[in-house]
Amino acid sequence: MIEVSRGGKTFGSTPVLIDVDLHVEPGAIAVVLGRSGSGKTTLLRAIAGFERLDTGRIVLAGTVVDDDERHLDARHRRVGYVPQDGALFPHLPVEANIAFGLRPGRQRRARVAQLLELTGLDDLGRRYPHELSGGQRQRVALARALAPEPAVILLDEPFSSLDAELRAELRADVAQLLRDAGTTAVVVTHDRDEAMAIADTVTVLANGRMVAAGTPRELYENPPDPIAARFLGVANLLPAHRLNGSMRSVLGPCGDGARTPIRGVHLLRPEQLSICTDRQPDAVPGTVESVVFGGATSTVTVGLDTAPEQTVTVVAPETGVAHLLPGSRIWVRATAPGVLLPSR
Ligand SMILES: Nc1ncnc2c1ncn2[C@@H]1O[C@H](COP(=O)(O)OP(=O)(O)OP(=O)(O)O)[C@@H](O)[C@H]1O
Repeated sequence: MIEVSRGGKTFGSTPVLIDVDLHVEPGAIAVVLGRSGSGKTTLLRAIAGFERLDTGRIVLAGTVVDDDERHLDARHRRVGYVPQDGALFPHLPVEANIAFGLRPGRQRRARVAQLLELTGLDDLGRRYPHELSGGQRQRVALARALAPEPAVILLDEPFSSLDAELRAELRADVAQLLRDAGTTAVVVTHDRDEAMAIADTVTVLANGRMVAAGTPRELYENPPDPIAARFLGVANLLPAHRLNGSMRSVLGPCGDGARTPIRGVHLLRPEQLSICTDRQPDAVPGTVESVVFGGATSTVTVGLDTAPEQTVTVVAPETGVAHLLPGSRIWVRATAPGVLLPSR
């Protein structure tokens, strides 16, 4: 449904998008994840038709909308765009905001009613934007973008202004809404939890370049390199070396040495490590540096004796680590093999 190939864009002398590829299947939710300034909004605006790429091509539903020769106007792309702040019309009530892109008539009223219901705003149609909460305003912005039944919807940091609880609630609702409507969506965010929660596929942008793409699980469990590994979650990255034909780090084996380069990095996620208070086979001694209480689990940072320059992060059930303090002597053990990544 959306195909961006080798997309490039420069503002002044600053390249903002460099050879970016994005492929989104019909009905899928694709998340573009990246830090502030990585080029996410520019990519979204190029797909919407508000920016023209300098190089590369964009195809929407089989039609070339942007390349060296063509640039289809935003109005003719059948794309709904929800900017970061929602951009509601302050002088229009909710109903009129939602109806904005629709032709007048009975069908318009029916469509507005349908969207109010779909977005859980049934009772708020006559309110003005300033009489709504942030979450309600985001729902209206989404309803307005969905109203003309666009083939594609683009959402720029849709939940960034909301508190943590509302954020989690609204993103689940929005993901469900998009799936029910069968709309293809691209959601831009800098929040990896958000990306993991709603994405069918994640594309990671860093400094205008695409550094990884895949399903959230693929990228979390098997990222292409250490940079991508850090983007998708906390990553323990330990130097790995070849020993007796296999690759290993201080925390255990991580790959077949015959088929890999001499140097590599062993990726272990925090939940793939456990803490024991007495010596166990394969466990490595260390000293607790910090314990951060997180409710059901706690996050423990440990300096390993064998690699003093390196700390590892362990997420453990709170009951198992409640007694630990900075300075406690413990052992760390890998409970899963993790993966071997190329070192950079
Ligand atoms: N119209 C413009 N003219 C000049 N520079 C621009 C323009 N639009 C964006 N930029 C620059 O391009 C870079 C990427 O901006 P962009 O808004 O795409 O990033 P982003 O990843 O969406 O960031 P954020 O998460 O902060 O919104 C930034 O350095 C920004 O200053």
